[in-house]
Amino acid sequence: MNLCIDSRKVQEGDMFFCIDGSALDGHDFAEQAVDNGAKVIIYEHDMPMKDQEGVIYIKVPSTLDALNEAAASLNGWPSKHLTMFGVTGTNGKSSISYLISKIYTKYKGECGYLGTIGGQMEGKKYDVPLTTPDIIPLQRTLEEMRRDGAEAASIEVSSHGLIQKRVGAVDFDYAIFTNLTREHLDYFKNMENYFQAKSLFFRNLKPTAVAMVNIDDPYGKRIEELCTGKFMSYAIEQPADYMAKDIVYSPEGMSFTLVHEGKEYPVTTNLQVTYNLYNLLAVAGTLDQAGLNLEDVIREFEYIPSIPGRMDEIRFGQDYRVIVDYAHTDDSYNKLLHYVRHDLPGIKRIITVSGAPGKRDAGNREIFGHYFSQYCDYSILTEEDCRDEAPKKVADEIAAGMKDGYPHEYIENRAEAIQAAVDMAQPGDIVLVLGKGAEKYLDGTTGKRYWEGDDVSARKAVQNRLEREK
Ligand SMILES: CC(=O)N[C@H]1[C@@H](OP(=O)(O)OP(=O)(O)OC[C@H]2O[C@@H](n3ccc(=O)[nH]c3=O)[C@H](O)[C@@H]2O)O[C@H](CO)[C@@H](O)[C@@H]1O[C@H](C)C(=O)N[C@@H](C)C(=O)N[C@H](CCC(=O)O)C(=O)O
Ligand SMILES: Nc1ncnc2c1ncn2[C@@H]1O[C@H](COP(=O)(O)OP(=O)(O)OP(=O)(O)O)[C@@H](O)[C@H]1O
Repeated sequence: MNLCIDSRKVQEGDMFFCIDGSALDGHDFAEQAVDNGAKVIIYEHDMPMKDQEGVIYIKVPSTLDALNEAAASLNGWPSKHLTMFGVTGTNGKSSISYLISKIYTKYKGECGYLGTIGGQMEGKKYDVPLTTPDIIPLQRTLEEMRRDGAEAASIEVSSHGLIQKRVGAVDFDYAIFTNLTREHLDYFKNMENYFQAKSLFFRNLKPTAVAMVNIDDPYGKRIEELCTGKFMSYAIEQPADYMAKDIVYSPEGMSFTLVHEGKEYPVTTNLQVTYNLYNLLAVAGTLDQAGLNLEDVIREFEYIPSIPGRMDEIRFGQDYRVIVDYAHTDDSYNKLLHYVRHDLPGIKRIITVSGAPGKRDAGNREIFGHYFSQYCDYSILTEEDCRDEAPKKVADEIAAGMKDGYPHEYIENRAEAIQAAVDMAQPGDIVLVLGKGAEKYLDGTTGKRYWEGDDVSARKAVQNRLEREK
């Protein structure tokens, strides 16, 4: 029997779960589900429809809990057979969960990854349209990975996923917290609601699960108070179970000393920006707890092939730098731009290309603008996922946050904007293309359309210029 939560997709013989959602109530569609062939209706509150013959109606205290139970059982509770890593927080989820899956696979056994970069495991792809998939596809995919040989899975746990109980039947062994800064306020309304959603992850851990928490983030400290698993910490600014000190930045990466249980481990990495140091501490601490050799893990940090769309540097031997990054929150803008201005040696001018998403939390636009004029030398504003807002209006709102006289321009077409930024770069300058990373679409006023990705577009722009200058 198939499980279904959308009456429009019900097929003959399905079990339909009525979910009271954020916009609509699935109970209102039970009748349509029956018309489409549903034979079992699982509901949690009374409905205006009459019972129909041949259909079984079951009332439960929570349809989401029942759905979790059913989807996990139907798939043989895959997470109980896998070592499960989950990463939550505003930024860093993909970077950390992706790295965990790669390093775990090398040293211990196949580890699948599920998240924004797309579900994958050693050459296989799994179709997951959301960062944290809905309950039914999540359980199905974990089981598929298990059948494909996975011993572990590393997944991103979004705040939407937590509040909508998408991971309600996932038996986590390791839970990582990165940070909590402004995002998704269109949905959560305020930071406290947003934190409460994230905290669900740590309130529901089994006692043997390990929580690896960034305690330099004030919300990390709050997690310690409510965590039901074994609380462990990582930090740079204070003592922690896994701590970094003596950080040295170079044009090509960073080095630091990792301190754990009084022992010091020298680390070098090609990853850039201080936030990646936090990400590496989280990966090292978690994999150490998972039984990998810490020295093996650290050795892997020395050269990390770029994580798609994250600090992806375009190198054709040109005398200026071009980096594409998926920064899309004020915190990541602030940390990235601060790093390039103050910590990255040898940079002359900073030129940025970016926009901001439409129909989401619009409050961050002025903040983006403020950071540009605080840290950079020139900004080109362009279309991003503007949805039903005009791209120019979004750009004007970013510009409103800039200091008076800060030089910037608006070029609507994203590829042209990237080309213009590359064309104006002089020796020693850096062009930062921010916001979309490797994503292959732009969500505009006419809906989603194909976009080659900032990474591909920036590569073409550099090649075009080199071609012209031959
Ligand atoms: C805003 C949001 O999070 N929506 C999620 C939510 O849907 P909802 O509660 O809004 O659903 P609803 O429209 O109110 O409908 C309620 C119920 O009625 C049913 N229905 C509705 C109409 C109908 O004709 N028949 C019918 O049966 C629906 O199928 C649903 O079961 O619950 C659904 C089932 O779990 C999710 O698929 C859906 O994710 C949508 C697709 C989505 O785009 N979510 C995004 C915002 C999201 O989750 N993003 C996170 C964030 C990532 C990050 O940090 O960047 C992610 O994990 O991807
Ligand atoms: N620990 C961190 N703190 C702040 N910013 C970070 C951190 N790690 C990465 N970033 C920034 O956030 C961007 C997105 O990183 P990443 O994809 O790992 O985060 P995420 O939490 O998975 O976000 P999403 O689910 O939206 O992809 C990066 O391109 C970088 O600019």
